[in-house]
Amino acid sequence: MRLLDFLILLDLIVTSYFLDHYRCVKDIFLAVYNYKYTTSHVDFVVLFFIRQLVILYIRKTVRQAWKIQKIRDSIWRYYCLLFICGLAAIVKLLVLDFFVEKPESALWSTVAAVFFTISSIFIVRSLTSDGIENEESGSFALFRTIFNIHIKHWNAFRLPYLLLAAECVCFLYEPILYKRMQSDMFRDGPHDLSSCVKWQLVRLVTIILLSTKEYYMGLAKLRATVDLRNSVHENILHQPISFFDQNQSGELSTLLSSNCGTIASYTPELIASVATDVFMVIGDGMLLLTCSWQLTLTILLSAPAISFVSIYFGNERKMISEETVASDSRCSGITGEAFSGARTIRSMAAESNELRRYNLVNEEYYNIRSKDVGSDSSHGFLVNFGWRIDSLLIYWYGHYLRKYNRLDGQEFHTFVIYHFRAIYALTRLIKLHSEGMKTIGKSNKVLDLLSSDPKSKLLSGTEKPSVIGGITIEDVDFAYEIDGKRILKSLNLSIAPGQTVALVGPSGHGKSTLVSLLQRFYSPSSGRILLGGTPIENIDHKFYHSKVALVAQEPVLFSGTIRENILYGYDEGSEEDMMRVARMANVDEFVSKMADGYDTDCGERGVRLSGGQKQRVAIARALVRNPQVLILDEATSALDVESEALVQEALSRCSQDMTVLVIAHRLSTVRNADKIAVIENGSVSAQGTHEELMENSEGTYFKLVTRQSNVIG
Ligand SMILES: Nc1ncnc2c1ncn2[C@@H]1O[C@H](COP(=O)(O)OP(=O)(O)OP(=O)(O)O)[C@@H](O)[C@H]1O
Repeated sequence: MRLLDFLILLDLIVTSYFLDHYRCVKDIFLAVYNYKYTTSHVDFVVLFFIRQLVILYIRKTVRQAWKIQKIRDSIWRYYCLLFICGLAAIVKLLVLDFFVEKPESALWSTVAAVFFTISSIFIVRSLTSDGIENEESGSFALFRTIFNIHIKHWNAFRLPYLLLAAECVCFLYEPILYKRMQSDMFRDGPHDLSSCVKWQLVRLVTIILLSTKEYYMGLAKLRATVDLRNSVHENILHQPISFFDQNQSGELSTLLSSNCGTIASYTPELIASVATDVFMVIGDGMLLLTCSWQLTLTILLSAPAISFVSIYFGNERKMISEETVASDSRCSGITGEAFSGARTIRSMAAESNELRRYNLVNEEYYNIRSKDVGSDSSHGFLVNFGWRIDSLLIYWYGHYLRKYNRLDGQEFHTFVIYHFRAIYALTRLIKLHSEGMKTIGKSNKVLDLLSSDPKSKLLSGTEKPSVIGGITIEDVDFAYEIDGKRILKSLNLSIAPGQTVALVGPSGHGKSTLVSLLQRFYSPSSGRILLGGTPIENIDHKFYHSKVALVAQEPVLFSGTIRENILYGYDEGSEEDMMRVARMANVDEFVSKMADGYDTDCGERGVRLSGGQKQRVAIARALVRNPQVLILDEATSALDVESEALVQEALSRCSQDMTVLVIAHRLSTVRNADKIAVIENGSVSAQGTHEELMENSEGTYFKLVTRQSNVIG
């Protein structure tokens, strides 16, 4: 607040200092008494009082907490009032220039009034912005992050920026040459052609620089986009699995395909635009000032209004842009789901259902985008309208200046030409804010992703224990982030090395969840899981997954050959390794009948293979790393009786030295397990061998076995 008092005092001193006509109070009273708008300086004092009253009023009002919101809601009124004060000072200067012979003091009074008006706007903003800063500093932080991303690609942008700098010099130089050429051409007597040639040569060089810059800038932007995509892709792949529970794959693909490009291109476009436009405005502004400083000032009458309009629309476009990204993602999510589930849709003749679902989100997309289109065209209209008013003022005022011989015809002509160039550059500069806010809206999610560091968490484990095999689960509690419902409750289980343990129990009671925890897809909310005595989160990520392999209920194969799928993620695997496990998992049995053998393409998600074939490839893929723990989550459920027998036989052959954890609904397949654990309501309700558990006729296991025997029988 001390700074604020200082500014008020400074405003008072400066305002009264420039009123050198009215040094004493008596003179001011006289001036008020004899007030005449065209000659009096008293208006500057009035403007001082208006801006200081606004500040004092807001300062007093914001002390009453309940009134702050009221002030914030009508803040634009105060901004407008202050803004009109600034404009009034400029108009006053132009009027005094017309009616008073030497208005030097008016010139300085105007400069002071404009300066203090702008300061007042910032003061009002800071007085009323408690609590709002977070959002604004959030936007600023995002701008900074976008800029930092750009800096990483500095090498690629060096050359285009160099060309840009040269182009800017031309922009500065060109109006000077134009002025020289013009005075040469309009002079009576012989004309010197050299100034005209120089002017055109500079224009030519500008065009060459511009095209070369565009080429190298385009390449650099592409490089930055591709690098950013790689980083975001890497970041997504390392996210915890709960992230994938909460984000649809289509949405994530949109982030990569569209938003990365927007972010990577924003800073270079901003720099290029600011540089060229600022230099153009400076170059043209200097020329305009030499033609007529009075007319140049009239540009300032519209520029602030247009800037206000742009700030308003910028904020609106940021919100719309965020909504657009969300809506776009919903569309991608639905199409992604529909395309990957095309078979299900066809089998249920649910095409119209899918169309309806998509139409709905697409319609929502239309509504959001139409707001954007509306906002864009209103913004464009208001900006152009502002400039047309400005042009009107220039012609009207220029006419008076000409009429009273205060402006040369040739100067007026030059002014009009360069005025167009200047407003073109100013319009682009003014639009930068709204474009920036739009980018921020689009970038939020990508930047959030980049600011997280999932990789270091995933790779935080470093241990590579020599003793593997046994698994101990101690008092494990777990809830999924998405709904926070406790799924596992104080679950305890120990599996000795080389043992085969089966998890059985009613559906939805947490068997697969436990497997997910063993796969480190999620971390327990409390409790520990140990592998050979080492907490699993301390074990090196790659090492852990080479020792603990999973064959899931619905295995996912990737597009590529069968060979590539078996050796997936195991770069050091050889042809022998591949053949060994292919034989173990009975993959060889069907591949040998295929024309392309192991080079047969599996198709996207393995669609070209049967369920049983896919399952056997998945088993081979799990075995290729020689794991010591094998987790089979309903691994043979999709197989026909013959394949199941083949796979079961293969599994029992290769799992002899392994610890095996198997989830099976068909209880007949786990009869011979060393231990059967019954999972009920998220904990182990009973455990033992088949025979031991069957002794308790009231137990869940007994009931499950009896029910299944009845169904089969
Ligand atoms: N990714 C997830 N996000 C939120 N909740 C989940 C998720 N996966 C499973 N659940 C919930 O956790 C509970 C246990 O599911 P889980 O798949 O572990 O049961 P299960 O015993 O393996 O069942 P089934 O034998 O039918 O496969 C269920 O209520 C399920 O709705």
